[in-house]
Amino acid sequence: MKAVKTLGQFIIEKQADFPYAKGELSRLLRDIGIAAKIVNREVNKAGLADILGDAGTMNIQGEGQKKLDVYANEQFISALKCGGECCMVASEENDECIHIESEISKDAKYVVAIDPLDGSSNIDVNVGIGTIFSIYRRISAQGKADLNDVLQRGIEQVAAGYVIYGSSTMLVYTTGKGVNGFTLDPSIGEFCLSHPDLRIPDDGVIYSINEGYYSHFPDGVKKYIKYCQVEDTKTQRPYTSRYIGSMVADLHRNMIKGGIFIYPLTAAAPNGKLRLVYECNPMAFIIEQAGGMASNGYNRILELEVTELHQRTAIFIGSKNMVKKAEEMMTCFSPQLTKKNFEGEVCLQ
Ligand SMILES: O=P(O)(O)OC[C@H]1O[C@](O)(COP(=O)(O)O)[C@@H](O)[C@@H]1O
Ligand SMILES: [Mg+2]
Ligand SMILES: [Mg+2]
Repeated sequence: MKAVKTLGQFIIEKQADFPYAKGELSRLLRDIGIAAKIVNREVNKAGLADILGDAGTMNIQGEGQKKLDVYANEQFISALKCGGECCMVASEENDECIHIESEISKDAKYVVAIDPLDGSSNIDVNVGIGTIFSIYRRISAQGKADLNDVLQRGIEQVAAGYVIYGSSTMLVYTTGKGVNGFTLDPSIGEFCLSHPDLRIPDDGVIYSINEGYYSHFPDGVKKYIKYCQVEDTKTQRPYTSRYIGSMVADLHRNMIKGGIFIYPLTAAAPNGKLRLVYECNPMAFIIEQAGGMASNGYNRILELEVTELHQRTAIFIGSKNMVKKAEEMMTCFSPQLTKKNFEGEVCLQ
C-alpha cells in the first residue's frame, strides 16, 4: 500500500533543507493551506451557498468583484492574521497593502501577495478557478512593514504557489527547491503529496491565448500564433489551442502536458492585463522551478522592476523551447514594444 504524505508532514520534513529556519515559513504555508481548504469547501457547494454572482463592488482595477472574490480574500487574509507569521498582505482585491499589527504578528518576517480567486469569469459557470500566492521576506527595519517589502523583484521570492479548484483540488508550491503538488483528499480533509518534483516538459503542443483579441495583438504574437498553426510533422505542428480563461488552470494543464500560455500587450490593454506582483511573479517562480521559462516577450519576468502594487505586464510562460520561440518572434516582429509605441502600431491581419 502506498504511504500517504500530507502537506503538513511534507513541510516539516522539508524544513531540514533550511537548518537555520525556525519554522515560520512552514507555519505560513500551513496557514495558506488551511484557508485554501475553507475556500474549497465553499467553491464545491457554490450553487447552494448563495456565493455565486456579483458582489456589487469594484476593485481598484475597475473590475467588478464576484462574491467568491470577496469571500476568498477575507478567508486568506483572516488565516494570515491568525497565523502570526505574516506582517503585511497585498491582494488583488485591496487598493493598499493590509498591515497586520496584532501582538502575535509584530515580529513576523514575511509579507504575502495574493490573488485570492483567479479566473473570476469562470466562477459562475463551474469551470476551474484558482488562488495564487507569493511570499517575500520583509526588507524594512522593525516597525510597520512598508510597500517596498512587496515591491521586490520576483527573484527575491522565498516561496510561491497556487491552488487549483478543478476536477480535484490541488495545492502546488515551491520554496526554490523544485515544485511539489498535493491533491486534497476530501475524505480526510488533507492535501496529500500526489505530484512530487513536478517538471514541465521542455516542448509541448498546446498554446493558450485568447484568440478573440487577435486583431489587437502585436505583430510578434500574430506571427507566433501562425507559427503554431502551420503544419510541420517534425515539430508536431499544428499545435492544439486550449484556453480556459483562468491563468491557474491554463498553466496547470500546460505544466503537466507541456505548452505555452500567453497574455500579451493588446491594443485594448497596452500595459498587459495580468498583474506582476500576485499573478505573474509567483507563476514565473513556479514554472522556472519546474524547468520552464517566463518572459514578458523580451526579458525574464522574475527580473522586472516592480514599481507599483497592481502593476501589469505581458507574459509568455511555459515550456522552455516554446517560450524561446515566442521571444524570437517578438524580437523580430515587435522589437521592444512598449505602451507608447504599441498604441501607434499598425497590426498585421
Ligand atoms: O478574459 P481574458 O481577457 O482572456 O482574461 C483571462 C485572464 O484573466 C484572469 O481571469 C485574471 O485573473 P482574475 O480573475 O484574478 O482577475 C486570468 O486568470 C485569466 O488568464
Ligand atoms: Mg488572477
Ligand atoms: Mg483574482
